[in-house]
Amino acid sequence: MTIQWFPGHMTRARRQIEDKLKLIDVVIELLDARIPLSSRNPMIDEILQGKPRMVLLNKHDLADPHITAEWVRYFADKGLKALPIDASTGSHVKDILPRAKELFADKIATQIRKGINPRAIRGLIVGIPNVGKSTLINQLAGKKIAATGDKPGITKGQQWIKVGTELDLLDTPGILWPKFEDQLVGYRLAVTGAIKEELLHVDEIAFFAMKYLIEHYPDALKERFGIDNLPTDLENPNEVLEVLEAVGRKRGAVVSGGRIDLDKASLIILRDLRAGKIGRISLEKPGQV
Ligand SMILES: Nc1nc2c(ncn2[C@@H]2O[C@H](COP(=O)(O)OP(=O)(O)OP(=O)(O)O)[C@@H](O)[C@H]2O)c(=O)[nH]1
Repeated sequence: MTIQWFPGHMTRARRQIEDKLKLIDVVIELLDARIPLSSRNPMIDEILQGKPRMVLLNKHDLADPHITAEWVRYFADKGLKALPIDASTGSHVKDILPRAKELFADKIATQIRKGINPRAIRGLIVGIPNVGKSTLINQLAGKKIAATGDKPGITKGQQWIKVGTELDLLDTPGILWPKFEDQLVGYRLAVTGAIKEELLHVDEIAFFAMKYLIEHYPDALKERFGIDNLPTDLENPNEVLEVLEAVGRKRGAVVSGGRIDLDKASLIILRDLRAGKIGRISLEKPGQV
């Protein structure tokens, strides 16, 4: 469920994450591969206070693979290794454990040298609503899901999920809030479905998406909706609107008198986009933001 964030929510969410941080070794930061920056909490560095972390670019199956590769390089330049994953099918999810072990390689080696059996690494998944946290937890837990129960000294009620013998995950993720203030970020979040449609009107979101598709993915757009010609003057809103209407016409979003039901046409385009039916689409590139 998407929540509308108010300062009170943010403070509570932050406090909850800070409480959980005390229990864990590594933060697994989940971002949406289609909008890695817009789906990132703007205060994340401050909140994590230097805790080791890894970045996962989820919904990789829906994102443009070339652009995701650019994002991986972008994060690498910032000293963060980002792994593209698809939590819904489990693709590349197996790379998470080796990455966690890599982060603790020195510590583990020291423990082994001292004859201590290294304990499982404790991880916490964090991310904004709808980014795929629960899906990833379920995927990691797999069939062999086993909560290890409350451990001494650990906050009551927190359950651990065993991912093999080497990783324990907190069963409830840390919920972060996205940054709404920037209008462009708001639109990108709305297009991916991370924020409620009521916050922005559906035809505004679809208009934004359509303009972006015409500019960046014209061939995929033409093919999906059987459109022959796309406008060249994107600064003219009427031209963009005409494409939206053409989609509505093709898909039967017509009301009496042959008028196009714009809301219906908007929902069609957004549903197709979110389901990956137009193709693998990324909505932001490192150079653009
Ligand atoms: N295509 C695709 N869909 C995904 C992927 N991961 C999650 N989803 C879908 O994204 C939606 C949200 O996933 P959740 O796991 O509920 O997200 P969440 O972050 O736990 O959401 P909140 O409970 O709102 O915080 C669901 O419809 C999932 O099926 C993925 O890798 N690819």
